[in-house]
Amino acid sequence: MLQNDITFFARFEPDILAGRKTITIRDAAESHFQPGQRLRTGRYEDNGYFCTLEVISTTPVALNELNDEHARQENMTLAELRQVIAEIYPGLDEFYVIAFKRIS
Ligand SMILES: CC(=O)Nc1ccn([C@H]2C[C@H](O)[C@@H](CO)O2)c(=O)n1
Repeated sequence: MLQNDITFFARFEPDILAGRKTITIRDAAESHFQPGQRLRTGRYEDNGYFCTLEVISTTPVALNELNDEHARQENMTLAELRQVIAEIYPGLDEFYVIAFKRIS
């Protein structure tokens, strides 16, 4: 079976498929994605493939630089986004914004 290149928690799948979520904010371990790269994208929970994303950009961002535009692109409020990041990456301050578009 083909491996996925990136995974998302299953609860975000509908927003990605609908184009409501166009970025993800990840730590250094997932900072290697390059513009133009096509990513097989799956669910974290079962690794099931659900779409292919094309990377638009990968940009460093500090936790205290997150703003309403990031939240809009995540289809969340800024408070929700900060809460999600605190739960996934407790204590971390340096992140990467991976902007993407769904191509299939
Ligand atoms: C394994 C792992 O870290 N998986 C992740 C990490 C982040 N996300 C989503 C959650 C938010 O929408 C942004 C912010 O990090 O990215 C995810 O779905 N799965």
